[in-house]
Amino acid sequence: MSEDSSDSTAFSSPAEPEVTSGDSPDPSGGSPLGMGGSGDSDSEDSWCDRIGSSNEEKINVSVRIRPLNSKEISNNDYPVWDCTDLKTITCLYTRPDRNYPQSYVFDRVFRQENGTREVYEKGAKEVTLSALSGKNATIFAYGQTCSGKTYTMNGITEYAADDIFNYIKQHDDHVFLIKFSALEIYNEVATDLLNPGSGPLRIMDDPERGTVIEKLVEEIVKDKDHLLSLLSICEDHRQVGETVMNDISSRSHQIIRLTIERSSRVVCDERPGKSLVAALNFVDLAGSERASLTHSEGTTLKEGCYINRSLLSLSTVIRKLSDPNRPRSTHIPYRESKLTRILSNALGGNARTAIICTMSLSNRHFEQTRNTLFFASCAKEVTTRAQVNVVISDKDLIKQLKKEVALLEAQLRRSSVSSQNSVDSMLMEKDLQIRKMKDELDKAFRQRDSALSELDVCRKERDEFRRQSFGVIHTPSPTAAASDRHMFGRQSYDAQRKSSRWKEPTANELRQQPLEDIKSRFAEKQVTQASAVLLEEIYKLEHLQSELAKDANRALEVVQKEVECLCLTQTDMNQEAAQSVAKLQAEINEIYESRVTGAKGALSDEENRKFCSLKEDIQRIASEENLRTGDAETIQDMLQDMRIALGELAITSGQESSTQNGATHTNGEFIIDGFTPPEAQESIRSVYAYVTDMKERINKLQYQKQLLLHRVMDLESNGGTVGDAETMAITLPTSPEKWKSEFQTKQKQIFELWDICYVSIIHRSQFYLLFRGDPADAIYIEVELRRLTWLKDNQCVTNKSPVAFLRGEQLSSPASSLRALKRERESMVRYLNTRLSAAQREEVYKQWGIPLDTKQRKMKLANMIWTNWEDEQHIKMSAELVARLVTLWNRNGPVSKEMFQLSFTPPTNERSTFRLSNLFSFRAT
Ligand SMILES: Nc1ncnc2c1ncn2[C@@H]1O[C@H](COP(=O)(O)OP(=O)(O)OP(=O)(O)O)[C@@H](O)[C@H]1O
Repeated sequence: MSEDSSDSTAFSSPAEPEVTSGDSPDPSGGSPLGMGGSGDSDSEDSWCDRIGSSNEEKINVSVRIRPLNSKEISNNDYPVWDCTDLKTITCLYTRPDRNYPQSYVFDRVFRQENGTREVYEKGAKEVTLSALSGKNATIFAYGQTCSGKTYTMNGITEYAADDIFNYIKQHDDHVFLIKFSALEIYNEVATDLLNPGSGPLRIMDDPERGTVIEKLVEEIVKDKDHLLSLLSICEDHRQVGETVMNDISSRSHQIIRLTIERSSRVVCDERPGKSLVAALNFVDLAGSERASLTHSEGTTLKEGCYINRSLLSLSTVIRKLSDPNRPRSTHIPYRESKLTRILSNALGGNARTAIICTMSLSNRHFEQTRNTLFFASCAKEVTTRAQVNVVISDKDLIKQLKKEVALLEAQLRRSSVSSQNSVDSMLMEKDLQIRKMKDELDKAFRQRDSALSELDVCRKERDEFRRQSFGVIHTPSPTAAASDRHMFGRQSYDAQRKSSRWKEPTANELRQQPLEDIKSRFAEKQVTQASAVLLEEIYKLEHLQSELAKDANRALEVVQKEVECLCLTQTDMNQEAAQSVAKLQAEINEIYESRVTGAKGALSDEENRKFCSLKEDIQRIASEENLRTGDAETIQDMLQDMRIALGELAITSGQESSTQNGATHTNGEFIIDGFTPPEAQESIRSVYAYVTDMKERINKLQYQKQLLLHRVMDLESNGGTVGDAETMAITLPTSPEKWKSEFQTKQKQIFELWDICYVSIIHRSQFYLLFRGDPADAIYIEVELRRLTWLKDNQCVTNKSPVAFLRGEQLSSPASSLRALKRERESMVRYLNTRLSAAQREEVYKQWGIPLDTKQRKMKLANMIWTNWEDEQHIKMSAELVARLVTLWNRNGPVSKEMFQLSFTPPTNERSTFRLSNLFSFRAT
């Protein structure tokens, strides 16, 4: 006998495999050489597939009947059991015990005539050879003494050895390692049968390996003969004794263990270095015995007691395990005996188990046999779960770990290389971006510097120009000085620049600002060459305009001085008006009296109504408040109207009104009629003609300037190409027919835009009445259209011109424009009251379809003006009414075009002290 050099190898009950994985059922259903017939056909793939699989199954229990031996025959024993079929054994007693069944059914019942080979083949082979595919397997024999356990197990072990070595021979693609160990439990002491001198073996529990027998010798089995020799050694060492029932009675429980390791010669990439390992146990139990039958005493009795006690433990374990209703937590008393402790795995754990119960038919052993059958019945219900045990040897484990480490290192290298590459490429990309941004930034800086230097040059030129052109600041006349808004464009522009609202940034300040900010300052942003040229043109025009305005103002000053000397002051005018009122009142009364008492008889209703109306009006005008605070000019207007009406009444009465002696109201110069001394009239007329001419020229210049400014803005908004400027240029009509339709279209557009932009209704009326479609008006129409379009597009709903925007003036909001429009309508209400007689108002109400009994009809009328831009008739009525109310035209018709000022701001409601100043003042836009 050779001993394994390592005594650390333990005889263990492999409760758990050293390394296992998975628990799926074994698809083969059992041993590769099992009765299922699948064993020989297992391939490498199926072998690998079964790794880690498990199969829950009941213990295979069969019963082997021993024939009556010579003693039993001689004793006239008779059979009390009968094997009714291959699986059933029946008690032949007619009075069966109520506590025991009459028949027992097992996996297989072997008759007396069945040989051990058959018992092995049918009852143990499948389980036995499971060990070759990595599943623990246990075959043990249970029965009373002298029932044939040793006889059966010896045969089974040998047959198993045959099959195992045959299998190994057939599977030379695998390497098998078989280790042999054996122990016996005698009187509850475990002894190594290969090394019985080693003393009692210690049974230990290992959390990983299960029950371990310390220092148990394991012998590597070289071949079958070696195995048989080892078995022989164990037999020699086993405790036996002669009993009354058995000449060679086994007095101990013997456990022969073959540990089979299997590994593939073919390296499986997925599972390199893995092996299957299983323990195959052949257990020959000592037989239960009844002292009364065995007549044992002394040592034999003691042995019998130990045997019975350990078998009782085994029975208890089996009985508990077989209880189908037992809770999972039920305690299984494996530790009550060394036998159950060592066999714990085989009795309900990771193993396939086959029990062969041996029995005699003799009536003499009926009770013992019945107990055996009862035990067998319980064992039949016990379930085990065998797993394929996979282990990795230390060598293979190291090899595999090394391989994995190499793999991981390679991955790490690859990932670090790739990440380094990606970092490098990212850095390169970023570098590229930074370089690109730097270039762009440099370019932007260069552009900015170039623009700033251009701007500086422009500024210098402009300042030089300004110094040369406006070195002497125009001192406005007392009248003109009363209203700063009447200053000329350049002066106004300069004044605004000096104001706190708008401060021109210095070049240094501009350098501090972001480019976008600079760009947003339209007035200050870098302009294109074309824009610069156009702006220069504008400056020149402004200069010319300024010169002309100077001339006009000088003329104005002359006439003003003259008028100041000759004309009445406001107080005088009011006094004069009061006198006129009194005079007219007396005249009305006089005419009325003469009409009432005259030859023509009673007044008609119409005449009476007119007289009453005149009286009411004159009384209203004559009221102290009116004369004190009212506008003398308006009063004079009204008085003139009344004189006309009175004249008509006087004519009808045959009288001649004293008011009809002057032709002032028909000479078309209402402005110098009535209150202007005759000696001043001629001078005023000549000055007026001169000023009118000046204004006309200035207005033309203003329009040219407007056009240029629009072109500048178009250039800026369209990228500033000359081509754009040309495209945006205003083309004058080529033919009258073409212009007619063009005019109508553009006029409609202007009407709509006026409405959208809340443009002053006075401006609308002026424009409408002045520009009626003359081809020469094309420039005015175009400018108005562009101005309004610009306002709309820039959402600057304002009456201010784009020029104001260019100068950085605060633009009014739509809300403020709407408020201004509302104020204008309110002023129309006042004008309706003061500038139209009651009769004229009635006439207007009728014209506008407003019933005379309508409350607040003046306000209603004012609110109707210029509200329907699509209705030509409505537009015409609106314009004429506004013109009438604000005296946009004289007695002969609308004011001339030169009187129209394109200020685009509604006229103020303030009345100057002298009307001529209003007439001559004009503002540059
Ligand atoms: N099936 C059988 N056919 C013929 N002889 C048998 C059979 N079974 C057992 N015997 C014989 O019966 C005797 C007792 O057998 P064996 O020793 O195997 O019984 P045992 O159950 O092991 O007894 P013990 O428990 O006392 O060891 C032996 O002489 C044996 O040859």
